[in-house]
Amino acid sequence: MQKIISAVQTRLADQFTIANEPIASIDLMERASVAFVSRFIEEVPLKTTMIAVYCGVGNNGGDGLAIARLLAAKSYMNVKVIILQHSFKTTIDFEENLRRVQQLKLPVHIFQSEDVLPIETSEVIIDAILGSGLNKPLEGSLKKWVEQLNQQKKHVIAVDIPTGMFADEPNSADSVVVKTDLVISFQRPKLNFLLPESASVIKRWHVVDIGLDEHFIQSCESELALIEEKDIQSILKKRDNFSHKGTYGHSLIIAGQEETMGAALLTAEACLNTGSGLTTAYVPSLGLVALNTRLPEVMAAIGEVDKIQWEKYSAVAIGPGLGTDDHSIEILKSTLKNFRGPCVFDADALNVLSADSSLLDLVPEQSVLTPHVKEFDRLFGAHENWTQRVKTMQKESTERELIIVLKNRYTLIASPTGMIYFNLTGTPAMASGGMGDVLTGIIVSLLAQGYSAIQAAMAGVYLHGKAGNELEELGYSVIPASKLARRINKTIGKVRSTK
Ligand SMILES: NC(=O)C1=CN([C@@H]2O[C@H](COP(=O)(O)OP(=O)(O)OC[C@H]3O[C@@H](n4cnc5c(N)ncnc54)[C@H](O)[C@@H]3O)[C@@H](O)[C@H]2O)[C@H](O)CC1
Ligand SMILES: [K+]
Repeated sequence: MQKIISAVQTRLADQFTIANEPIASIDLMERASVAFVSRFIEEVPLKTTMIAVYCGVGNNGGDGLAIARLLAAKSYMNVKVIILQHSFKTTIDFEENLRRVQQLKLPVHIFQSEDVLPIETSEVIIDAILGSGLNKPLEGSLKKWVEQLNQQKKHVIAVDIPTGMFADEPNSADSVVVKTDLVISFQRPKLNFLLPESASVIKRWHVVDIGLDEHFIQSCESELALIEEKDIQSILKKRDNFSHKGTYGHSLIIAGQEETMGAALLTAEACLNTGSGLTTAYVPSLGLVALNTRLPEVMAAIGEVDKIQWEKYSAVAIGPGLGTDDHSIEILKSTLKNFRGPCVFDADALNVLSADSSLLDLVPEQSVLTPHVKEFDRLFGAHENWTQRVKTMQKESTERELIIVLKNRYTLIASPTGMIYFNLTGTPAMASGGMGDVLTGIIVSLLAQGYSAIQAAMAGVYLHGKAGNELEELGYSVIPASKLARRINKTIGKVRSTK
């Protein structure tokens, strides 16, 4: 688990590293710049590329100057430096790197406030104007310069963070930020990279290790963390030699209607392939043929709700394609009343819960809720931005003792402990119908196998995304959910075997 830290904590980690490694501040800047350049070279391998490094006068600008010098040393032939003198308060390391650049005789152009920038002729712009030191939205000449850069539609690569973007506070929709193709960021992704509002200014981001003290970072107080593969490896158990189907639980999937039987099939297929010992699907009788034909391993439960033998099941998933009619409400109420084991609430189950908050209050502690953003807002009210949603998740999850999985490009998982975990696996190629049903199937399967609710949510989300990454690598530009439901089996095997 990697802690996500704030801009303030990053500065402290910076100071701690300088004092305790020990390393001179200018050498830490050099190390950061070397790390940036090694990733930059992969992005822009052609040494004849015309590159303009736009620098501010703080340490982000200092990085920019060091990067310009390092690129020249790597035989990039057309590197020039533009300094935007937005202030006369320069940092010591900026000054030192300016001196080093001037010794090299790289072209350096300095612009003062009120100066008009000429049209940029370089193909690539490195944005080192402002970094994590941003203390207010851009205004005045800085704002004007950045607007002008944005109009030129160049290939823009930012150092650490796009100029004008706050790392961890909400950025107002009308603030001006450098629009980037890639951000090469130091040590940790910033919180805002992980929230969807960043999409308008960041196409891709990549983190490079600059050797800040990891022990210090991990000891920072933060309720935000990134899930790593090793966390999932430590959760996943081996299947024992003398184990049998009874060892791995019995999942019940309550899903599907006449027109949405596919949702039930996808959930059941994913559940089966994630290793539930037995899987039963409670579906409408008209779905029987489809179920038996497609998934012979899955059993069916049909008929009256009050005939369900709840005690047979180790875990229940309810909601995919279920509808919100009276019958669905009845099944949901019956589940809340009768089932005592772990439960996943998804899709229409969440819609029914949103419509009746007294039902939401009955959801047992340690249940897993898997809303997408619209379902989340229906459940917990409208939100103006994702920062607010993160706060709401934290509050609802701790107060209700629930695990809330807010599905997104970087899915967030709120634990009743107050922690929010971000998952980085997955790909936009997974943005297709039925993907959520598959996730529900994976999570219920893990619950049935005896994993705790938070373990099942974290492992489920991670493995779901990882299966998507693997399929994308195999050439799928869009991934059908059924493909992923079958792939998950292999993904689990691989993650477990690299223990
Ligand atoms: N974190 C690390 O370990 C390392 C970080 N490096 C780089 O340093 C920057 C942060 O540098 P800092 O000097 O603190 O701030 P900036 O360069 O981002 O900003 C400079 C300066 O500008 C002023 N300012 C802030 N906001 C505005 C504004 N809206 N308008 C005008 N002026 C503004 C303010 O005074 C700032 O102090 C980090 O991102 C990394 O790139 C190191 O090089 C390596 C170690
Ligand atoms: K920057």
